[in-house]
Amino acid sequence: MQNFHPRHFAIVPAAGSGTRMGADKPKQYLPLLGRPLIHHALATLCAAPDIDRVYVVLSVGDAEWMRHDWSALGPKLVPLFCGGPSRADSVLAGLRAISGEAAQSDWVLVHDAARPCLAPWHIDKLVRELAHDEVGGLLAVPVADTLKQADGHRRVAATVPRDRLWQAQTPQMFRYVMLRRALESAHGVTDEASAIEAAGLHPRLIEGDATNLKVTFPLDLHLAEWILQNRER
Ligand SMILES: Nc1ccn([C@@H]2O[C@H](COP(=O)(O)OP(=O)(O)OP(=O)(O)O)[C@@H](O)[C@H]2O)c(=O)n1
Ligand SMILES: C[C@](O)(CO)[C@H](O)COP(=O)(O)O
Repeated sequence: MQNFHPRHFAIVPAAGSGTRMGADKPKQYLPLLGRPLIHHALATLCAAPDIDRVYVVLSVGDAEWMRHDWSALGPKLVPLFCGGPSRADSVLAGLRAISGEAAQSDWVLVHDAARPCLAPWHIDKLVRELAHDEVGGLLAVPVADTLKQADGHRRVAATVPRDRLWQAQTPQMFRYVMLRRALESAHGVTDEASAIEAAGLHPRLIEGDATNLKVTFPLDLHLAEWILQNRER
């Protein structure tokens, strides 16, 4: 029976170690405008009227989460201490953990904890534009720079034509059963869309914007701070 009112569940992978950040703690807990970095995306997702639950996937041994008070984010937020060795493992563990809650045709939006500048309009656009899509899709931005492919000596081997090249972001939004089956079958994928592609399907690209950056390196933290401080509300 078709589900005419599917629910929307957010899964936030937050079990990484932040190696490239080189900080003394996992980057999702680094301070950003007076709160842990992870707070910002969680607050946006919990405040989104379309989102029914926000599951944050933490590492099994995460001892930092309990040091913070998340009550202001409301009852939607559910921590899951089931992160895995890779981002895909963490997402799949989160999907498995919510199997009793999610119907097969419910939507799952996977969003990196490391993308703190997620805006309400990013979520609204993704949910609205994919509402009747057979596959699902992801926020992404068209590549703006000319891309060079390096040889083994860090010299230019080729210029990569950038027409039709996009940079993937998150949230990535797929139906629960499709995403779980795709991740259970895929190996070594970097994002949810790659698993869906490996299943022979073609996710839809929903144009986002550069403010939804992933905090990966130290400079990104300063960029994120500027974006959040200067964003039109
Ligand atoms: N085993 C993992 C690895 C990553 N992530 C999450 O996936 C998101 C994007 O990954 P990335 O930016 O690569 O974070 P890290 O893996 O922590 O960074 P690094 O690769 O520099 O170690 C982050 O929110 C991270 O916490 C996760 O839940 N489980
Ligand atoms: C999912 C993602 O954010 C899309 O760009 C990206 O693939 C995450 O990669 P990472 O190496 O786990 O940061």
